[in-house]
Amino acid sequence: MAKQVAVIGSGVMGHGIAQEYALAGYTVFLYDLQESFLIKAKRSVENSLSLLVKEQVIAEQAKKDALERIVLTTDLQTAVAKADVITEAIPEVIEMKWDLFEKLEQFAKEDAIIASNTSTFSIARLIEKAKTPQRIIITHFFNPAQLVPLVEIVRHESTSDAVVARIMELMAEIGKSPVLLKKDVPGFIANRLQAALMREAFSLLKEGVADAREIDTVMKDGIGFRWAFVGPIETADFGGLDTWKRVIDNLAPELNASQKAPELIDELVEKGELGTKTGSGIYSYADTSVEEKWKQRDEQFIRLAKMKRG
Ligand SMILES: NC(=O)c1ccc[n+]([C@@H]2O[C@H](COP(=O)([O-])OP(=O)(O)OC[C@H]3O[C@@H](n4cnc5c(N)ncnc54)[C@H](O)[C@@H]3O)[C@@H](O)[C@H]2O)c1
Repeated sequence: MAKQVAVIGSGVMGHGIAQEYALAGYTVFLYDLQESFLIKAKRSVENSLSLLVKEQVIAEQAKKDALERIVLTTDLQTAVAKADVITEAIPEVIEMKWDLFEKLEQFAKEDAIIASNTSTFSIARLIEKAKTPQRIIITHFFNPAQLVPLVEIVRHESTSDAVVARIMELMAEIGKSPVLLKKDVPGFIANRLQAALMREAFSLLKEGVADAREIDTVMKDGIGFRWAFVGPIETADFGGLDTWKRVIDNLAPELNASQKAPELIDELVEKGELGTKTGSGIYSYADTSVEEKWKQRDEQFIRLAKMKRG
């Protein structure tokens, strides 16, 4: 099994993916366009590992070892030369991804796997210009990649079965929960489910049924409380399919069916109020720093992960 990997792009997702590989014992070459981005990424990894030590998920030594296994470089050839698996987490711009794949096919070992963390492009689109499509696959991590177990795996018919099997094995080995899709559909599974739910949440907000805080409470203390352990399809079985037939038949005509983003999101984006990263969005984050907010969120995720594992 591969012991050297490369992660291309060290932003929101890349640094978390690098952390997961490093913690699992892999040497990770982390590449970005500028040294300053890489330094910031490594600091984020260090902070995240410190949190895992504080929450007694890993030992101090494991943190030290993982940090030592992450090698920073702004030279793409150096980054991928010996890597068995290369994960790209560069911006969601198709021309950028194509351009990168062309270079990876040129610089990487012949049998290296090229994995994309794309959240919206189909595998068919990603490999449109590839010369070696058999080794390209999607491994879609979730933010924060170092804490959320799920990785959606999307293959193309030209992706080799051996590559799929190796990636499934690798994801499990680094402690992830990989789910292989049978079809290449936009948004894969998780973002489709999430978008359907958000559409209704924003519609309820717009209709004045409840405030944002109440809607979020319904999710966190009700549906979400169950969903960490019981999925929506299991929920239907637990509740009784006869009951759920009536519920869905009665409710479906009432649900929002808009084909675009909620107006409130459009308006806030227009005003530059993008959420935690700008200090205000639907809520205001003026009283807490973004870093503190993210840290609180990560602490909660770590505790949930511990509980799920236990
Ligand atoms: N942010 C999320 O919640 C999330 C979740 C799942 C998947 N994704 C996907 O992951 C990918 C990365 O998203 P992100 O949020 O980490 O983006 P980001 O903007 O935080 O990070 C991208 C990084 O790639 C670097 N980069 C830019 N061009 C590059 C190039 N040509 N070669 C190498 N590096 C380059 C940038 O300097 C930056 O550090 C995207 O495909 C995105 O759709 C994002």
